[in-house]
Amino acid sequence: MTAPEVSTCTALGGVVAQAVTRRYGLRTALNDVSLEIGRGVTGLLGRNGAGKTTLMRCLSTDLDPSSGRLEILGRNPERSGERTEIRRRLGHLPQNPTLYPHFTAFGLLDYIAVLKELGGRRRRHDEVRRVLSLVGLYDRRFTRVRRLSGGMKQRLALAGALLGEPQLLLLDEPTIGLDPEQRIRFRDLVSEFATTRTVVLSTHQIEDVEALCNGVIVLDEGRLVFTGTPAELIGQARGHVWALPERPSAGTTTWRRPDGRYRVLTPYATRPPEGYGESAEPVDPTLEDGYLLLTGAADGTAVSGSA
Ligand SMILES: Nc1ncnc2c1ncn2[C@@H]1O[C@H](COP(=O)(O)OP(=O)(O)OP(=O)(O)O)[C@@H](O)[C@H]1O
Repeated sequence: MTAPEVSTCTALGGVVAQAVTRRYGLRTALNDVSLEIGRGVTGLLGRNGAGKTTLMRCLSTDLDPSSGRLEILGRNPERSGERTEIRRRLGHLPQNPTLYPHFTAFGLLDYIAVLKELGGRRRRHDEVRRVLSLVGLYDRRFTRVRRLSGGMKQRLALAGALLGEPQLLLLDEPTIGLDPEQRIRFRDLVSEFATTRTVVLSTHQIEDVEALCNGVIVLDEGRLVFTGTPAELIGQARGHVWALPERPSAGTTTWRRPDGRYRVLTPYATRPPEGYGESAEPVDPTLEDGYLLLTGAADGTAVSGSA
């Protein structure tokens, strides 16, 4: 992938990264990452330790890159005045949000709203009620945080990120602990939000990416290995997925299907594992297949990505 030009197009709500590297001591968590993220929902995928949270923290201006350049919402986060402007316009749901347990749900959000400088008391309270309703916690507004369930706490943290209608919303594993009903509600909320703004969604839940994202970024060991649409990522696995009558010695068996056939990913070529010929049935790939092939998780060998 060629490095995108830093341009004023990000003023509309996007992000540009140019050769961004971030080290923690000797460990390189992000390695020469160049990408462009525009309006809509972009899914950020990668194995544990791939660098997703590090990238999210750089985009939230919580962490400075060791080298390279970022442009966020048309501003340069290296300049303190512009960094403040970016912070005013972004909502960040971090991986492990801190929620003070003795606050009520309302009180905590009001506290965050004060820190976000969301106007006078009345406007602030209206905004707190709005986001509580959005995440389905309005009825729990006077419940203390410590008495909320894990999924409710996660929704409360999401409400905090939504305060003030940010132009850029960074969500690090937002659906952890949500029940199916709440996950659907989350998808509805984020997809509506993203019609006019930018959302970056870091997740291990590939179904959420399939359901929501118009763009996908895959990181592997700190490097960008894919950027494109979900359909393009699925396309990476076309011809690599087969159903076989028995478990083969080559390829990666994803699972034994209810019909007794083995669903197999073949990273090395778009043909069935040797010896199966006619008995191999081609299977339509999923986003997960594309992701597994790209990151080398299937048979330990990566196919070439489009990054
Ligand atoms: N504060 C830190 N100090 C030292 N090393 C760190 C720190 N934070 C992250 N790392 C290392 O940087 C690499 C990338 O970590 P990061 O948390 O960005 O990955 P991730 O893709 O978000 O992983 P996960 O899916 O497990 O949340 C890992 O090797 C991790 O051990």
